[in-house]
Amino acid sequence: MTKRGRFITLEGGEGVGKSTNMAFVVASLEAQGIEVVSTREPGGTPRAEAIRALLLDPSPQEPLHTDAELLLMFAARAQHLAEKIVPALKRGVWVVCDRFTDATFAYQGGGRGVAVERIAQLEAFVQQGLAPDLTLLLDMPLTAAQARLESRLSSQKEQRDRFEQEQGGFFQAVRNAYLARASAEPNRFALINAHQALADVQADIDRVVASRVAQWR
Ligand SMILES: Nc1ncnc2c1ncn2[C@@H]1O[C@H](COP(=O)(O)OP(=O)(O)O)[C@@H](O)[C@H]1O
Ligand SMILES: Cc1cn([C@H]2C[C@H](O)[C@@H](COP(=O)(O)OP(=O)(O)O)O2)c(=O)[nH]c1=O
Repeated sequence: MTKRGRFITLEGGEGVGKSTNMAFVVASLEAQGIEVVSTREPGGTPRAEAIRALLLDPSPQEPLHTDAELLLMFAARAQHLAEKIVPALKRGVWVVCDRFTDATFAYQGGGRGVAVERIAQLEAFVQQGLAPDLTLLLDMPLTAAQARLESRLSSQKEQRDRFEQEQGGFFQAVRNAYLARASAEPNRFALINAHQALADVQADIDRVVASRVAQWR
């Protein structure tokens, strides 16, 4: 694939501020005259969003097998890549995505205990070498992120999804797996301290994105 646009992903645990800062990243790129597609995983296209609904459904009637969860994540990703991400990048449009395959390594790998090699095989099969150019990892202590999530859930009267119903040990393993990936690939990842006032988080994000944009242009 001849890729002309840039691919930026936002990652981190629940409640660290990914959705809030996605909007900020997209607005700041657009202000520089860059055409951007903003999207999310699992989901991003109608069929991939249907797979998302299966993945997040907390219905207690039938547990979702770990292998089925892993394959559904990659099924949604294959659809999303084919229908939205790859066509945009080929046109020269930049893609900003709320979570991508690092989330699979963190949640299915760290959280569920799936072997890294198995995830890496599916990554190679589905992505054919495509990877983000920059990944902003928003990181903060679990207790503080949980408090933010609680207030969002209660103010918007949302029900907890299947992942949000997991216990503390799961989220600690997710966080550790993300941090391990960031230290293994320091050029792609930017580690952002999300446990600051929003203005300070955004100043840090702005610095990272501005320096990458200058490097790429
Ligand atoms: N830096 C911050 N300081 C305080 N609250 C924040 C900050 N960033 C986000 N929030 C709030 O925390 C909650 C979770 O943020 P959200 O962007 O939905 O996180 P995520 O998408 O990572 O789950 C929201 O209510 C949001 O307004
Ligand atoms: C993309 C992806 C998401 N997930 C999980 C993480 C989230 O709990 C859930 C839905 O993602 P998301 O809506 O981004 O979560 P939130 O905004 O609550 O932080 O899907 C995986 O387990 N593996 C993956 O590959």
